[in-house]
Amino acid sequence: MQANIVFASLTGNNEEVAEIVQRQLDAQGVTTTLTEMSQADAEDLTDGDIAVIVPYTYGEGDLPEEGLDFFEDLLDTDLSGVVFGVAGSGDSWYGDDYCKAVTEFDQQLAQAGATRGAQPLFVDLRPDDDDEPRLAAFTQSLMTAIAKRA
Ligand SMILES: Cc1cc2nc3c(=O)[nH]c(=O)nc-3n(C[C@H](O)[C@H](O)[C@H](O)COP(=O)(O)O)c2cc1C
Repeated sequence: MQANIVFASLTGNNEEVAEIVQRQLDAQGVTTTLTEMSQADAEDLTDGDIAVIVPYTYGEGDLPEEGLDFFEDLLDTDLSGVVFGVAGSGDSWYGDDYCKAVTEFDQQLAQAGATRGAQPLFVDLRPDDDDEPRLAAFTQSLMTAIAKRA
């Protein structure tokens, strides 16, 4: 079982979220690859069973700028064999724009034909002790979806 985790992070919060998910998947015996979004290639996701995207939200509900190419390329990639989940940190102060990049990546991956294995998960700023079990449930949901697919 192989998982690609792609994150975008300016101040470290989403990198932490990505590392928590990586730890949790590793503990389930999944082989994981962690890639910063500006270095990621949408096509690489087709090599794995699971894709986890961890974006920050900027501006007013904007996607990470360094991830725009990656985001657009997803639609040109056949992700029909891939189970995905999107989790990310934003700031709830932004109201309707809270973690909008998470919602947008979730919709983009579904449109690219990937299978949603977990509901999009929002983390408010730096992940804390309460977020660990929420992320564990997210990871577990991905594992359940993979088991169903097999
Ligand atoms: C200029 C600016 C704009 C932001 N806009 C949003 C936003 O629209 N929605 C949101 O949820 N968070 C917004 N944030 C908050 C960041 O997404 C949040 O701090 C996040 O944890 C940063 O992740 P990082 O540490 O991985 O870079 C904004 C932050 C800054 C500095």
